[in-house]
Amino acid sequence: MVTQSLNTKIAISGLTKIYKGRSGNTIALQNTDLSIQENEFVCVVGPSGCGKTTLLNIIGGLEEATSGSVQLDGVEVKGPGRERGVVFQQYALFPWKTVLENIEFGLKLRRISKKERKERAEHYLELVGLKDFAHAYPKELSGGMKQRVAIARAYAVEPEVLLMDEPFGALDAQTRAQLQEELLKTWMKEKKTCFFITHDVEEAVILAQRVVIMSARPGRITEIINVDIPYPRDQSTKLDERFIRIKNDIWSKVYREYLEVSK
Ligand SMILES: Nc1ncnc2c1ncn2[C@@H]1O[C@H](COP(=O)(O)OP(=O)(O)OP(=O)(O)O)[C@@H](O)[C@H]1O
Repeated sequence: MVTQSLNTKIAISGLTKIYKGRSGNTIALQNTDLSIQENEFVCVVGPSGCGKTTLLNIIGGLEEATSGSVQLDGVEVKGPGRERGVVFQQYALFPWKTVLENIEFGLKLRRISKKERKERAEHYLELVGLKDFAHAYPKELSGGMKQRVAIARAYAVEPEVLLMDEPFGALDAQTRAQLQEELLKTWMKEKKTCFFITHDVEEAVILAQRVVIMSARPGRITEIINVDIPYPRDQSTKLDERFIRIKNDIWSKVYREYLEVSK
């Protein structure tokens, strides 16, 4: 059981997910408990197949748990909702719509007026540094720019919680570093609750207040590490002794999980 404090945003309790297949059942998550605070930045790391995406999908209401529960502000999650925005590794932009139209689309679905749609889309485009590309089409943008559009689109619906599944996974190291800093700046301004999955331990430590380490057999949380490094953080933070110590500690624990999986 998780104890729910006053500012708990997401309370995950006894969450189990079993996928039934022809060749047997897969336990993707087993009896997982996790409590995420309002405005907190949590990163999740762990070997492939340990249940990270499954956990994110259940929080997002995109998948149902086999047992256990996820509560958002004390209310059971039963499906997707406008208070949660999701960003995936694949940007999934509409190729026939401009950048601005892509961002406005989700707002239109929410019946937001034309004037407000445009204002919000422009505001969030500016926030991710793409103000000058409002009328460009996705094919005219680099991978990093497309991912910025996807982030602006998620922000534009003004969710309270951002769920991000390896959003920078497909990008080169330099673009990735740049987007990490931009995301942090935006988070510090907007203070959303962020749940961010990554394979990159360094990325987890630069972003998160807490890093959740998961193990694959069966999918469960093995440890949660506090990243006791003050914000603002930028690329130079990666050279701090404390950063390196925390990163190495998490990496050795994650590596142990990788070894378990490959046995
Ligand atoms: N729709 C599905 N049907 C059957 N099994 C599934 C399904 N989705 C996920 N699984 C299985 O559940 C387990 C957890 O998968 P999940 O995608 O959550 O892991 P992950 O940690 O996100 O992996 P990765 O890091 O590779 O993205 C894996 O063994 C996977 O094969």
